[in-house]
Amino acid sequence: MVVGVGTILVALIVFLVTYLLMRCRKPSDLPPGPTPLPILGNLKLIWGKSLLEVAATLQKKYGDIFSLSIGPYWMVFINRYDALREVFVKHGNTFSDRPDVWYLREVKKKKGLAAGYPWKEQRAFTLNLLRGFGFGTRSMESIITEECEKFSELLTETQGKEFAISGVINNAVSNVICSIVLGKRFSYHDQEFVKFVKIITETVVNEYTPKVNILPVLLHIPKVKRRCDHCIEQNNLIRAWFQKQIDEHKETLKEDHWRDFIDAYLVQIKKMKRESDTQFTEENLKYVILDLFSAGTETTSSTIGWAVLCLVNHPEIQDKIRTEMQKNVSGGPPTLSDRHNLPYCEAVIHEVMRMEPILPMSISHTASVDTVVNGYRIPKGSIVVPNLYSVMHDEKVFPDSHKFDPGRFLDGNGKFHAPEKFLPFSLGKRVCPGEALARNELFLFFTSLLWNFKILPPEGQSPPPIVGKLGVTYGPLPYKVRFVKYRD
Ligand code: HEM
Repeated sequence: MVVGVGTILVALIVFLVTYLLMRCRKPSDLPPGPTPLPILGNLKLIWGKSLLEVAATLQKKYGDIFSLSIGPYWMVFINRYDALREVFVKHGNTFSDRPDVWYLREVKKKKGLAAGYPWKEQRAFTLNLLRGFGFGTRSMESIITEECEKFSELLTETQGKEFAISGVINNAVSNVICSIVLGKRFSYHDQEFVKFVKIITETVVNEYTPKVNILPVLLHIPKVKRRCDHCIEQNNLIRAWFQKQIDEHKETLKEDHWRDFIDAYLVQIKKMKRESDTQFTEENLKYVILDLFSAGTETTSSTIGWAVLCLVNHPEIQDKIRTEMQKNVSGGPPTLSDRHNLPYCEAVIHEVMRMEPILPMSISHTASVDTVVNGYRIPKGSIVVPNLYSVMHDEKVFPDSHKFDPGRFLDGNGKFHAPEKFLPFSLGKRVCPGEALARNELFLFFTSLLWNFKILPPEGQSPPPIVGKLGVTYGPLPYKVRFVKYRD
């Protein structure tokens, strides 16, 4: 029997229409959410809008777990503390992997810590090693303190003139990771280093990454394709730079005396050489280091950027912090051992992280199998979004949540306390492995800045507005302030 072209066409059209109708008919057991349109799904709801606002509106309407159909994916948003705990702690085994999206597949090649599929062993090794290096201990403190001093010297050179700090904070924070990973820091005037930090930052905040991740079809637009190809090339450049550092380390490596993260990893590669399925390879080392730089630079430096912006808008809070330091710290700028004597400082740092969480939608997870949570099925392969912003702005936990009020982190006796439902570093098996380092950096940079300088708006101007932009991270828009020497 000969089947005519017309019949094939009709069959194709019927198939396509059925597929589109099925696609827009959401299975009834999925978490609730707005009805998807054929082809577009729920794209129109989020395109060009503030995802934070859209998520807040949908959460009010559909509850703490809701779903959207975006491109080829179901996106499931998990809001507020109880739902986050249920998904990422109680069902932690099935919700700890990362989704199969463009950036992790094409740029990160599914290697390293954040993107890697055999992530558990890389993560366990890294955490152990960094703890051993002194995550949160004195030797780590001396690395950060040295960087704070260099940073203060740089700010002193500005002689109280208006200054955009975002680039230099990135360099300072990145230098802390350099000391841990490469065993050395770089001058802020070293052009190769400055270029390297710039590339890392640009790669992290590439505006198209989140869009292409959920809508790979955008790669057919030449401008988007060019930008994404550029992102891949930049990553190749960074890895080539890492290879140079690794080769230098190999020449001087002493197996019983490792100097930094690279040394320790190289020794582990040797140890594991005989295991046929070892993931400890030089290739993976480059991706792990890249993760430490990209996850450990922009996050911490933008949080410091937010802190400076909040403080220039609240001179009365700056005064209160200085009064507290004057009363409780002697000698030089505070050290980590002064922390418990500076509850107000701690409260301000926490309020900055709560008001302006740098990863408000955390990093997406996926469901490794179909899993039922609170009576809803979350399908295997869906993009699961931990909405940390909904936790930090939960009116039941943080009343009047859009008001900057450090007092909410102090008890009746003026002692610092952070509620369990405060989650800037997320929770569960993928909780930020750099939390201890980040907390120490924030405390030391923050107190050193306020110990040495008054932060003022540009001469004759009002303070810059507290506004940010959400890309992969949520950082403040570029702004200028003056750092006027407070003491010599
Ligand atoms: C204020 C600073 C920081 C904040 C708010 C922050 C927050 C986060 C969050 C929310 C995640 C996602 C967790 C999840 O997937 O559930 C994450 C992941 C990660 N962070 Fe941080 N982070 C900060 C600083 C750092 C630093 C300094 C380092 C580095 C050494 C670091 C290394 C990482 C890595 C490697 C991951 C991926 C972990 C994985 O996939 O298993 N972070 N961070």
